[in-house]
Amino acid sequence: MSLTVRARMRRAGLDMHIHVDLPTEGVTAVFGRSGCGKTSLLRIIAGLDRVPGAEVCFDDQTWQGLNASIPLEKRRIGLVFQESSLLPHLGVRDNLLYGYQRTPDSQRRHRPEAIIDLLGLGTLIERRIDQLSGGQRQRIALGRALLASPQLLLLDEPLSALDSQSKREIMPFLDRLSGEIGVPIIYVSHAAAEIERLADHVALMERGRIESVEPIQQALSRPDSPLFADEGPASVLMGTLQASDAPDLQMFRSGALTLRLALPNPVQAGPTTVRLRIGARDVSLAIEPTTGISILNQLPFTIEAVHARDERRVIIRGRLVSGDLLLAEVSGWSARELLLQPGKRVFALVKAVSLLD
Ligand SMILES: Nc1ncnc2c1ncn2[C@@H]1O[C@H](COP(=O)(O)OP(=O)(O)OP(=O)(O)O)[C@@H](O)[C@H]1O
Repeated sequence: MSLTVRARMRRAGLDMHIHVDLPTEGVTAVFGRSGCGKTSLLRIIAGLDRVPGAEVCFDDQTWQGLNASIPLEKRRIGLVFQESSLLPHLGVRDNLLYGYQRTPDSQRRHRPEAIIDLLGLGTLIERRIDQLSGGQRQRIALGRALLASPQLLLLDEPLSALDSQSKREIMPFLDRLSGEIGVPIIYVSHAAAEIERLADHVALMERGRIESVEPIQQALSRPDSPLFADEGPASVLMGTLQASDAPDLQMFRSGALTLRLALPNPVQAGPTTVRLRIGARDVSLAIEPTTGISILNQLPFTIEAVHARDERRVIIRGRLVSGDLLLAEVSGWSARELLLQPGKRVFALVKAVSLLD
């Protein structure tokens, strides 16, 4: 399954040249600097902008071809923008049901109660639109889009107008969307934190072109990734949480890899996949396992690449026993002194992790 887009167009100061196959499983984030053409790409996919000669194919359906184009409503796309326009004269319930009631029975995939539950909207259902916070509005907008039973959801910076508290509140709901609803999502954002948390694949966009489409872990394995511009290089591991013998520790497992976590707030253990973020600055390297040290995790680590970040700092990419990639940031001096080079087996000392929840 994929979403193929081919389009060429000139806009003020931008030469858009798109030729891409985007995955249609899970969340595909489109990441790039302001003005690189992300919204323009979504509008082409949705059919809101008609570009002569463009092609848009979703699985076996041609949405736009050389001779034909089908309109937005027939594409069955759910759209949620930065500030979604709910209908102000309707209450929350009627806004939610707006698309549902216009969807033929045979195409309805979700029950309103299930979506209300999924997005935690139960207590808001009797409210007027002007009685909602920004985060609540975005949840209603997501619910309304889902209840129209889309085959593809396009989210254009849905969190960017929200404060950080509202972002934190809405994130778990977004996380559940693709997993529980099974609808593929194209997620435009220039916030690396959202992408680390939500994306399965990342499409990097630059100056009107898609430069790469990769699984999230691969996108994070390049030390010079544009995703790292704000927070510095980091790795994301995916695994499950388990209880440990020590009451104040939890175990994170990914294949043959186990990490001990001292989380500020314990999270329920279980089979649900969680994401663990490890900043490269929080990883040191040692030639041998070290005793008498407070660090909880010393992980066997095979160096794959060494990348000079600047004159003094070096990013080392290595592979863990689980096959996961991990980045470590060390001084250039240490890299020389310890002869850190591809193929060498060392130990990654992980000083801090955060659970992306
Ligand atoms: N309707 C339009 N007519 C002409 N030019 C436009 C139009 N919409 C956008 N542009 C221009 O096209 C370029 C790409 O805009 P677009 O909104 O797609 O970028 P973006 O990556 O989504 O940016 P941002 O992250 O700031 O939302 C910009 O230079 C913009 O000024």
